Amino acid sequence: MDLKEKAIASLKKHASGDAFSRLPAALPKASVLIPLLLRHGKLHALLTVRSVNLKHHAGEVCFPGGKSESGDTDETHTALREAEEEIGLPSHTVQVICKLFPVLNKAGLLITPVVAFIESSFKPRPNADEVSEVFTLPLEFFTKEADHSCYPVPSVFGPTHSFMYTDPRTGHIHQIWGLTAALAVTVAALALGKKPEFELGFDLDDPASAFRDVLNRRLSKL
Ligand SMILES: Nc1ncnc2c1ncn2[C@@H]1O[C@H](COP(=O)(O)O)[C@@H](OP(=O)(O)O)[C@H]1O
Ligand SMILES: CC(=O)SCCNC(=O)CCNC(=O)[C@H](O)C(C)(C)COP(=O)(O)O
Ligand SMILES: [Mg+2]
Repeated sequence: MDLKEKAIASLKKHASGDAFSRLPAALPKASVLIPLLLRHGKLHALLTVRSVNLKHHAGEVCFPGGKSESGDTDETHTALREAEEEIGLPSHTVQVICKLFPVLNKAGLLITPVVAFIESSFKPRPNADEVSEVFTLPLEFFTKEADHSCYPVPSVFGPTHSFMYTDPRTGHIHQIWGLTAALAVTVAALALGKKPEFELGFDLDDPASAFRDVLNRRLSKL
């Protein structure tokens, strides 16, 4: 099997399917698209830098995505619609692999990660109202200790991972932390089938186990 096929097979083992598609409407929902691509024979991931003018998470690095809207048919639709709006990614060129287990953030939003392959030749057209920069980096970066640190305060997603990535193309240094880093380390470990050099803080065979308890507690309060 080649690199891409291996990654797809391994990610699909953790597909959440439609298990969370019929949760109460009272629970606000969002999706993120985790776009993977092949470049120079290696798996890469695409990330965005949020506009400094946004109300939430201004200037932070995150995956394309956003809140669910009433016209969205499911979580994947939300992720693809948002990616098209934010970086001009045409939905019909995207190969969706699977949805992963949804995570609850501090604000109570249920965020579904949707993993997909995009074309290596994709040229982002960032919507300046929401996105100030788009960059890609080797997925392997999220398994290495060199530019990684862990905040002493854990988040609802487990340990708070933080990475400093220097983009060789622009020289810009990007901090990737919190929810975005948690998703990136999870997808990197699963797609590459490789344990990170640092302590992950959760079981790679069952990455969702920690999130499941948090979600069940929240659901029991609705
Ligand atoms: N053209 C625009 N200019 C400024 N803000 C915009 C915008 N389009 C969307 N937004 C805001 O950007 C945030 C992210 O949107 P989305 O969920 O579609 O990704 C939302 O704000 P809030 O985070 O304050 O709700 C949304 O209101
Ligand atoms: C909660 C944290 O971990 S903050 C630390 C670093 N920042 C991040 O990881 C960004 C997390 N936020 C997001 O991905 C988005 O805001 C999201 C929750 C998907 C909602 O999308 P939107 O703001 O509407 O487009
Ligand atoms: Mg958004």
